[in-house]
Amino acid sequence: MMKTIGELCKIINGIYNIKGNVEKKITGISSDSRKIEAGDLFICLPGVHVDGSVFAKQAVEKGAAAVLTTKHLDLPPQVVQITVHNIHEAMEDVVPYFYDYPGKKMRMIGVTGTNGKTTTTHIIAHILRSAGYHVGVIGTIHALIDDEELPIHNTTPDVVELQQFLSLMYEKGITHVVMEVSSHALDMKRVAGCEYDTAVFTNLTQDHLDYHKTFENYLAAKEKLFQGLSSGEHVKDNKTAIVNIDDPYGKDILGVCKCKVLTYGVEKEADLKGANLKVELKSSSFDVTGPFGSVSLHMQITGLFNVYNTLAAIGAAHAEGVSTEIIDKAIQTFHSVPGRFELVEEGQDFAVIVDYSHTPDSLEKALTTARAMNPKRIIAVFGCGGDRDRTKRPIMGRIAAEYADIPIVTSDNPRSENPEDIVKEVEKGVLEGLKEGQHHEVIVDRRSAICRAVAIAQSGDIILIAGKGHETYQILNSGTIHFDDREVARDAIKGR
Ligand SMILES: CC(=O)N[C@H]1[C@@H](OP(=O)(O)OP(=O)(O)OC[C@H]2O[C@@H](n3ccc(=O)[nH]c3=O)[C@H](O)[C@@H]2O)O[C@H](CO)[C@@H](O)[C@@H]1O[C@H](C)C(=O)N[C@@H](C)C(=O)N[C@H](CCC(=O)O)C(=O)O
Ligand SMILES: Nc1ncnc2c1ncn2[C@@H]1O[C@H](COP(=O)(O)OP(=O)(O)OP(=O)(O)O)[C@@H](O)[C@H]1O
Ligand SMILES: N[C@H](CCC[C@H](N)C(=O)O)C(=O)O
Ligand SMILES: [Mg+2]
Repeated sequence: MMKTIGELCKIINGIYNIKGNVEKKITGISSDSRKIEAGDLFICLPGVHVDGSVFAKQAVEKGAAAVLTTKHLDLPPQVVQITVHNIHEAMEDVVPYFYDYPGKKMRMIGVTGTNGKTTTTHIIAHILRSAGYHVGVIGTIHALIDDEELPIHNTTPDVVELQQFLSLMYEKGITHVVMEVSSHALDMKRVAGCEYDTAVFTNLTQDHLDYHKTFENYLAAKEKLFQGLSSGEHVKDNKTAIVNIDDPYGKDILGVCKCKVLTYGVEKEADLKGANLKVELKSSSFDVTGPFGSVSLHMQITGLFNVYNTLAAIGAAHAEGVSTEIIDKAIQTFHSVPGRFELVEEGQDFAVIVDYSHTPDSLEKALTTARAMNPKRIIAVFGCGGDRDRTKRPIMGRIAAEYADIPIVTSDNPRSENPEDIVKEVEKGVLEGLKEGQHHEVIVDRRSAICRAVAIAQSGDIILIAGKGHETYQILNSGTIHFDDREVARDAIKGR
C-alpha cells in the first residue's frame, strides 16, 4: 500500500506548494498525532476544539514523514510539507487513493435516517451472512469483520479511520459492507471515496439541530447519500435506493434518486408492504408483500418500528440478490441488537427494558411499543445528552409525560454541561405534558433514578430505561465513568 509523496500529490487538487523530497514513501496516514507511526503522513485538520496543526510537531516526533497543511509550519527540513488551499478536499482526494479505494471494490450498503440505522444494518448483515457472504459492519456499537469486533468512536468514522477499516475488511476477504451513514458524516464528507450499491433511508425526525441548525440542512445532508448513487465518478452500476415511503420525507428522498428505487411501508402503497402485525414482549409477526410475492414472517424482535427496520433490511437484501427463502429463515433467527429494547430478566414480576431511544421520535416509538404490551403502568427513566441538540429536551419530556405513567427524568451523558441544568430543560416539557394527578420525578443521578424505578415497580409494570442502550459509560464533566443501565438495573432488581 506504500505510495510516494509524488504519487499522492498527483491526486490532490489545489496544491500550492510542495517542500521536500517527493520520492519518499508514505507508510500510513492519520489526522491524529497520537496515532502517527514512523513514515506516516499527518493531516492537520481544523477541529471544533483545536487546530490540528498545533500537533504537527508531536506527529513529527513520532516519525511523520510528511504533513498535509494549509499553512507553512516550522518543522525540521527532512519533513515534507504539502500545502493546499482546502484541507478537507485534499484529504478526500488522497486518503481513499492511498488505500486503493476499498469502498469501490466491495458491495457497499449504506443506511441513513434519524432512527433505526444500527438495528437495520445488523438485520441486513445477518441476512447477508446467512446467504454465505463475508460481511463487514460499521456503526454505533462497533465495527465487525466477519465476527471479529473492533472498537469505534463515531457512528460513521472520519475519512482516515473509515478507509482504514474498509481496507482491512477488503484484505480479510469481506465481500459486503453494511454501514451506518450519519448526517454528520454526509455533511463532513467522511464517506468520500465510497461508492454505495444500495442505500437505505429509514426516517427523518428531529435530532442534531445543534450541528445542522435547521431541519432543511439536516434533510439536505441525508439526501447526499442518495444523490451520491448517481453522481461523481463511478465504477459500479445498478444502484438501488430503499426508501421508507410512510415517512413524510420519503418523497423528498425519492425526488433526488436517479436510480432503481424500492419503497417500503405499512400505511401507504409500497413495493414492500407490511401488514397484520402482532407484537409480543419478545417476538412479533407480520406479513410482507413484495416483488417476490407474499410471506408471513416471525421475528425475535418486537415493535412496529422493527417492522420498518425489517422491511428496510428485506429491501436491501433483495437488492443484493438474496433469495426470499434465505431472507425468511434469517429473519426468524435474528436476535435483537444489544441495548435495543433489551430485556433485563432476574425473575421479577415486572418487565425492565433497556433501550437506546435518545430522540423524540424513538422515545415515542419505544413507549408506544411498551404500551402495546398492555402493562399495568409504564415507568420511564430517561434524560438527554449534554453538548447536543437542546431543543429536543422539552419535547422528549412532553413525550415521556404523555406516553408513560410515571416519567423519571435523569442524566444521560451530560458531557461538559451541568446535569442539573439539562434535567430542568427536560422537566419543563414533562410539566407541560402531565395529566391531572400524574406523578413525575427528577433524580439527577442515573443509578438512583433506576433504583427508584425498580423500587416502586409493581407486578405487571414495564420500566423503560431509555437513552443509553449498549453504552457502558456515563460522560461527565469530571471524566468518563463506567456505567451500564443493564448492570445497574440487574443489581437493583436483585437487591429489591
Ligand atoms: C462535532 C464532531 O463531529 N467532532 C468530531 C471531530 O472532533 P473535533 O473537530 O472536535 O476535533 P478536535 O478535538 O478539535 O481536534 C482537531 C484535530 O486535531 C487532532 N488532534 C487532537 C488531539 C491530539 O492530541 N492530536 C491531534 O492530532 C484531531 O484528531 C483532529 O483531527 O473530529 C473527531 C475526529 O474525527 C471526531 O471524533 C469528533 O466527533 C465527536 C467525538 C462527536 O461527538 N461527534 C458526534 C457529534 C458525531 O459525529 N456523531 C455522528 C452522528 C451519530 C448519530 O447519528 O446519532 C456520528 O457519525 O457519530
Ligand atoms: N425505525 C425506527 N423508527 C423509530 N425509532 C426507532 C426505529 N428503530 C429503532 N428505533 C428506536 O430508536 C432507538 C435507536 O435505534 P438504532 O440504534 O437502531 O438507531 P440509530 O439510527 O442507529 O441511532 P444513532 O443515530 O444513535 O446511531 C431504538 O432503541 C428504538 O427505541
Ligand atoms: N449518536 C448519538 C448518540 C446519543 C446517545 C445518548 N446517550 C447521548 O449521549 O446523547 C449522538 O452522539 O448524538
Ligand atoms: Mg446507530
